[in-house]
Amino acid sequence: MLLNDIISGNEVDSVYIIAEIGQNHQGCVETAKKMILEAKKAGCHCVKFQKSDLPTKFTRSALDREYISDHAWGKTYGEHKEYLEFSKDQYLQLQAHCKELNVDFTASAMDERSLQFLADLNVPFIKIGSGDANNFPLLKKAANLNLPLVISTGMQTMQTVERIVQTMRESGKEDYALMHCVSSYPTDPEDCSLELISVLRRRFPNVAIGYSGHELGVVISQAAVLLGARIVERHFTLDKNQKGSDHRCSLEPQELKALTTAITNFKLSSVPMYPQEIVQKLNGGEELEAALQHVESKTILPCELPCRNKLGKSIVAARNLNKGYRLQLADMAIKVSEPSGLTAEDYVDLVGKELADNIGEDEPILGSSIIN
Ligand SMILES: CC(=O)N[C@H](C=O)[C@@H](O)[C@H](O)[C@H](O)COP(=O)(O)O
Ligand SMILES: C=C(OP(=O)(O)O)C(=O)O
Repeated sequence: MLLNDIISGNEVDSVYIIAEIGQNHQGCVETAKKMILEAKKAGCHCVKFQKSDLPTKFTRSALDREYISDHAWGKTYGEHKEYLEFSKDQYLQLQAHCKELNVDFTASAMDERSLQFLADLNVPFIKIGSGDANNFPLLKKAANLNLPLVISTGMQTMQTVERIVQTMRESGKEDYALMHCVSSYPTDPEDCSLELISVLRRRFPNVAIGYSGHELGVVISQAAVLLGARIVERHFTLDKNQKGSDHRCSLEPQELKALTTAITNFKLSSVPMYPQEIVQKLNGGEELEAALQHVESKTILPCELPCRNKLGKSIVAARNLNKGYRLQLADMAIKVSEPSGLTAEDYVDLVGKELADNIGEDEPILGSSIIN
């Protein structure tokens, strides 16, 4: 099945399933190849990786900070990320492997250079992860490529989602999907806020809606499909007990197989089920009921703050800037910064603002850096 059929609405009763290998390959191409094979055997349509150009995605100080964690692959966060990043040659090997196995191959573009890297590889679609859902310059560049987009919405408010849709509309982009997502690893059932899938479907009836889940188990993702999600993405691992931040909330091969089989056996229609019907159909207990409880609106949840603090993007100086200078777009870059600065979505609003202090290249622009 093609993602395009889902996005264009030609396949309202099918679901496109993405195995997010992400960085669960432990920096090893052979492991990644094995994971691709297992994901294919489990019935997935696509395997996904994460592509970053480290100095473009992170500031120098974010890369140089010590990474003290049981999941660290290096002493600094930069060394850790470098260890997990694949080269172009490795990407080409993985792409060829996917072609042989007839499974789609793509990655999330975590910065502008990675976006171009993936476009040059001619992937079938580009994923924009939650960390970049408010990175409007990246979204605009992505919308101007001739490739479908899948945009996750974790760590964002409804207002930001509205702005994403407006940005796509202004760019004349129609072939894109929005993923409901909560960026907490693992996400507790009561934070899964599945009702937001229905909210997004009603608010944006012409946009395909999917679910990128980080909860434990497979029932909540099945419920997401019964609520109308037509793309499902789950982290995938060969063994949940391995070192690495994402393994615990990932699905092992037999769980992924159980999820794809259950989804394939659903008789789906364009009319989604009610939460109570879903609980009955899936024999769900308290956890499923918690995931389906009423949600007032899409907000940044407290459980998402650790991820937002670690991987949310800030506005930083693209070059050394002097006190008294008035900011132009080219003076600013959007990166993961340590410490963080003004949030990525303030980017355009800062044009013309006067600086209260000197700011060095790669340093964050703060509220206090600006004279109002
Ligand atoms: C928001 C976002 O990018 N989240 C990604 C996708 O879900 C994650 O896979 C992170 O890359 C991962 O959790 C980071 O872990 P560490 O910091 O140990 O490399
Ligand atoms: C961060 C990502 O995904 P999500 O926001 O859907 O978890 C990603 O795909 O890299």
